[in-house]
Amino acid sequence: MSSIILKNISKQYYHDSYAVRDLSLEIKHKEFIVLVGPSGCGKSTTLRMIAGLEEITEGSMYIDEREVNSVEAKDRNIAIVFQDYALYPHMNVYNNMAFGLKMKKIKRNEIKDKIEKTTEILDIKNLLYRYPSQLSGGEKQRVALGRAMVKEPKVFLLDEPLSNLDAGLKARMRLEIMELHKKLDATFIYVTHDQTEAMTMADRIAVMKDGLVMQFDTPSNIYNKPDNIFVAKFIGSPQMNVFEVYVQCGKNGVSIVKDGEAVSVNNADTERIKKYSNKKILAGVRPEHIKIHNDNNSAENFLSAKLYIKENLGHEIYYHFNSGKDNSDIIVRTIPEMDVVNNHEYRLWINPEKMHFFDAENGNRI
Ligand SMILES: Nc1ncnc2c1ncn2[C@@H]1O[C@H](COP(=O)(O)OP(=O)(O)OP(=O)(O)O)[C@@H](O)[C@H]1O
Repeated sequence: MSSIILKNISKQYYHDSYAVRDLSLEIKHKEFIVLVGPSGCGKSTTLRMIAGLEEITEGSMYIDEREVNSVEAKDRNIAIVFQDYALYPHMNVYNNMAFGLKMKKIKRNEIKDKIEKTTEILDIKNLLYRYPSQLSGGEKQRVALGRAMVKEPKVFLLDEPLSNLDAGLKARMRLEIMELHKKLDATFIYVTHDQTEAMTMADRIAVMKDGLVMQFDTPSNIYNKPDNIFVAKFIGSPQMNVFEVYVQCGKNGVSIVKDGEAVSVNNADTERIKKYSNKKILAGVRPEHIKIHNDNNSAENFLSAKLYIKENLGHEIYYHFNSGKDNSDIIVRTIPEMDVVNNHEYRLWINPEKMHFFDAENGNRI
């Protein structure tokens, strides 16, 4: 078993600032957890505290219900894979993988067996007698994973392990790490600032900002029910469109009004936004939940907007519109389906079931 509990963990490198603040996470045995967030938000610090490489300033950490605050890194049964692989340059692949086991005084034959089994899983048997300088980025990454695997740890910590690889290799290694997680009886905690990695690999994602966890949830809930405006905008590419709107409650139901144009609200959040009647809130809608129309007569749930640029990705197009007095940006993501011309006015249909609402003061989901 390898459950991990972080209870109100904080880390201060300096007295006047927090790298991590009051962080609490309960991670189950064999879960694949991704910590994601912008640069400097405290992801690596959190990982290093779990590994025992960084002292905890406040709070408690438990691995399998045992408090480990003062347990040394080498006694935690955790392996860490770093972004730069950290292979020993003067040792060949075999010795890189054997080094930690030799330190633990494991018998030669046993080391040989473990390395054989691991290199087979990772398909790197042919590389055993090469030195790190003779390996490609992807091969180095596999060796670094192998070096972690031979230790048979209960917990794998991976700190941006794919960030030095090109796009194609990244996609392949992503699948390999997911396969590896399926095969091994270990908990994985993976740090990245790449939301695609977070969304595709995680059982649960912790989105971080300024040392705080903004939401800890499944990829589906993070995308479809973001807890706050930060998570709403951080996850999703292109990012969610967010507008300042007024709430209008009348005989015909609830609407939000942007620059005089009303969009009726018809989803599970309708009741909750009623208490913001005549007040300003933030309304969010993902680019795939807006449709472009040529029809000028349509009134319900439409905003007027002028197209100013399109980005053609082949299988889909991102259309960038200006709308309203403040020329606010609206991005629409769609498959190529109609001829849409720059500098023309269009009507954009907002799917009333797919809108998100946030408090304008604190950014929390309403
Ligand atoms: N050894 C250190 N001494 C002092 N401050 C540190 C140290 N390591 C990290 N920090 C600070 O702590 C904060 C969190 O850093 P951390 O490396 O955990 O962020 P991160 O989310 O992993 O960033 P990145 O994605 O850029 O690697 C940052 O403000 C950073 O400058």
